[in-house]
Amino acid sequence: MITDMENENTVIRVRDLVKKFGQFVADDHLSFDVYKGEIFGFLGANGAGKTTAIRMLCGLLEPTSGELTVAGLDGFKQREAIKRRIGYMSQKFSLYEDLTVNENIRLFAGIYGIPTHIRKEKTEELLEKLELGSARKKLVRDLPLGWKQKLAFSLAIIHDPSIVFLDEPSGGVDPVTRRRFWDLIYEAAHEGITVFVTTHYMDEAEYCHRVAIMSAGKIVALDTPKALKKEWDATSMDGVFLKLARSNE
Ligand SMILES: Nc1ncnc2c1ncn2[C@@H]1O[C@H](COP(=O)(O)OP(=O)(O)OP(=O)(O)O)[C@@H](O)[C@H]1O
Repeated sequence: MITDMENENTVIRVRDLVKKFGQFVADDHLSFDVYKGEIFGFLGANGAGKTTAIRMLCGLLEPTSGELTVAGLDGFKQREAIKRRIGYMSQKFSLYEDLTVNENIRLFAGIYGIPTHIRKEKTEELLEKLELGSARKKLVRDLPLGWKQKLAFSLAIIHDPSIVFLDEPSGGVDPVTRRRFWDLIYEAAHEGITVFVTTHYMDEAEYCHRVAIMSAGKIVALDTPKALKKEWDATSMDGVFLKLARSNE
């Protein structure tokens, strides 16, 4: 019999994952799989438990109980190895505002252990791809938000990780800028990088291959946006979210 563990396309495997802070249960028996090259969205209102979950998946936070495998590594015992294997971008973009674009690229290439002899080539490649060549000497703090976002994402995957985790990556940017940012996400997924993204934005939810919707620490729905819309008789993910919220009141 083929088990989930033997499915070589499973890059994240979560079973009955729990995180408690004292007596408070932030994540309550989460179970799901994420597959190679998939864009998997985690949706939910403030405080639903998304950030806590993503921090466990990244090896940043030790789970209380359950099972967790990320890129073939154990989420309890191999957290340091997980951190090295993945890419991570948070709401705050993780860029150094007082350094130039070039300096940020060099810094991240160093942190992620890109060999010195290919750093220059990688830097040029990245500047060209992002059309940031003319801004290479600009301080990051002087860049428009959308550019910072694209740069932060590209730096989160500069070491070619198998998975990249994005924690509310488009906070504060408008829908058109978000759409452009998502072109980069699609490109990464197309190249085989698995993308795990948390978001409040329903337009972003529509862009995911599958989404899990969280409420009060639990996953209350998990499917493709298309299937969820059909199930909840809604024309948008906004509609699904509202109907789900009402049904859980
Ligand atoms: N270190 C902590 N100690 C105690 N409680 C915590 C801790 N971290 C998170 N929580 C609580 O766990 C719950 C889930 O928080 P979490 O940040 O995971 O939610 P979220 O869905 O990411 O929300 P947001 O979108 O606001 O970040 C919240 O009630 C929060 O107050």
